[in-house]
Amino acid sequence: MPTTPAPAEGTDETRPAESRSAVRSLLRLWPYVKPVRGRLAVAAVVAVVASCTGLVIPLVLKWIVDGPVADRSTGGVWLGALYLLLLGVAEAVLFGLRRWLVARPLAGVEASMRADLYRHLQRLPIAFHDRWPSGQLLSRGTTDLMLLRMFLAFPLTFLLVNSVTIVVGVLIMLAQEWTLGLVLLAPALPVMVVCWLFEKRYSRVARQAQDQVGDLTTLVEESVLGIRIIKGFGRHRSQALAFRELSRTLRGTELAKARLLAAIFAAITTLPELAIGAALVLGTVQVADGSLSAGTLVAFLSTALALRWPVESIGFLLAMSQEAATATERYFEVMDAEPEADTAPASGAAPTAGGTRTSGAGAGLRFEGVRFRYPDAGSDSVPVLDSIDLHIRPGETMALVGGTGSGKTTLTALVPRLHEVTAGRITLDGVDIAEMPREELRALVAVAFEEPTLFSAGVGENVLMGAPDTAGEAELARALAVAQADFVHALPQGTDTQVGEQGLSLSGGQRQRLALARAVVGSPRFLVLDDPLSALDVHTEALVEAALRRVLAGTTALVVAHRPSTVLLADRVALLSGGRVTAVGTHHELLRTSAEYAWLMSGRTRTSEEENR
Ligand SMILES: Nc1ncnc2c1ncn2[C@@H]1O[C@H](COP(=O)(O)OP(=O)(O)OP(=O)(O)O)[C@@H](O)[C@H]1O
Repeated sequence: MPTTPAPAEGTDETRPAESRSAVRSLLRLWPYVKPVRGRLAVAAVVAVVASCTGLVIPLVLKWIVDGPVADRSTGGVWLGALYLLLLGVAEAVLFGLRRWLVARPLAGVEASMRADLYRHLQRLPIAFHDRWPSGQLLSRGTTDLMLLRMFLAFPLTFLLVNSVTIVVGVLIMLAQEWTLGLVLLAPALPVMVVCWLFEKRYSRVARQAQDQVGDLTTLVEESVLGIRIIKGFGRHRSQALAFRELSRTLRGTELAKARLLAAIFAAITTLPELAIGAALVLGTVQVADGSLSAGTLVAFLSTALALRWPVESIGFLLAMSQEAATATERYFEVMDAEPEADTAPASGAAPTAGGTRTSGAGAGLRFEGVRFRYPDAGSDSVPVLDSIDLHIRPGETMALVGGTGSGKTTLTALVPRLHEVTAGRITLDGVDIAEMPREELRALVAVAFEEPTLFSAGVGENVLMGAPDTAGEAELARALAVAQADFVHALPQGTDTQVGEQGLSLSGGQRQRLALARAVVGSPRFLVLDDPLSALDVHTEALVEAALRRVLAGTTALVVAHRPSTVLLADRVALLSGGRVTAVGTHHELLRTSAEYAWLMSGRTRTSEEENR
């Protein structure tokens, strides 16, 4: 009985090797924050002024109690009330101004970080994408960046604002009555210890939760993309079970976060409240003794109460900062991954797209002693490809035939440098592809894979991706004709019809023909096709082949083929067996000389005698 696919989980690489301090992590945001530092600084100053405006209110209260109230002056009380109202309005306006100052620049910071992440993801090697689950990348580009924007908008400013407010408030209280001030300061040390303990534990669960969100995103993405398989095999229950399991784990982590938050809230609220209670008792005794004025006690306690919010908020501000530090770590884990190394153009020797073809021994596509091992494989493992020496002459079409898993797809992926050769070299018209800038290489070489990938765009746009920006309707029509993709004209909006996510609204054969059209639309000098006709019926395949033969006349092509009909497109055939080229010749030559080739082309089951040969 088939088992449910295991939920895709982040690899070791997607987990932190060692966590650095939150401040060190957050400091990495500086290059993004630098352009908006002026606005952020002004906003912080505005917030400090707004917050300190609130601290003037207790002083006005003291003036009201010791002045107009003691003197029974109604007019004085009204004047005091007016001052309080003006202070309140000023505080509100200043906080509003702060918000307005930071909103636009921070949205810009988030957008530029997201753009950099996307650009970087495009430049990372295929080997990176093979290793990283897509959900982990998605969650870094969405949830983590949102956490960072929130951190820059609130905790970054308010940790500063609240610290200044607390210091100013404490100074005011010490100036009012220093003994009571010291009573209120007593919990400071235990609160700091609690915060330190909290930060260490919270950073661990915050990281766990964010990684689990990534795993969950991967599972959802896979389920949505694989919905046909899940339904087809009736696996929706087991898939739902896997989802529930992961979300239960995430729920557990979120609850652990909530418990930690509850503990720090309790400590941060209780300790200062106890101190305020003690100060109230002591202050009342002093007022009764006559050693303290009632107004001073009112001012003192109002200041203490005004400081409650700045102190209590420290808990969640620290939590948000910790989450932001984790988000920064996760963001830079991707950004620190080494992008594909480009290579400086070889001095004038590189051929250019559409340029004149050179002749001679080096011309065409040549593999020289090529060995390849996937980057994850150990250096002592057997290479997937070894000692590949193959010369495809200019204008020649070479079919690549081999058993399943023999390395055909891997070999084709080496030509546009989707993977780098481990040893040896590949040359195009005599120039080592490792010395060509990728952009130039990929303008020369067009590819179509067996599994055609289309994007959520119009049919025409999908095809024209394979051509220079100057290509238009004429090139599109020609490519569609070669690929026998005339079905496009019968679609509701013709070539403007949207193909939907991954082109799943089209049939497999239709997608393959569009991918083929994309490969030929730019009239590339070199064409690499990985079994591009496998999903076509024999009649359509014959039509495509007839058209392709005309196109391939001027193109140097390497075509992976499984069927004799596709092989007949080619001038010569190379047989790949166990990662090595074991025979090269025409179709008929190989049929005569190679038992393996004859067997592969026959479609028969191999006899044990042939098996042993
Ligand atoms: N990304 C990868 N990482 C590690 N090994 C891989 C990777 N892709 C393929 N392989 C391995 O490389 C070998 C060759 O695979 P490849 O896809 O090139 O074979 P193929 O000849 O194209 O097979 P098929 O005809 O079935 O498509 C296989 O053993 C496969 O398991």
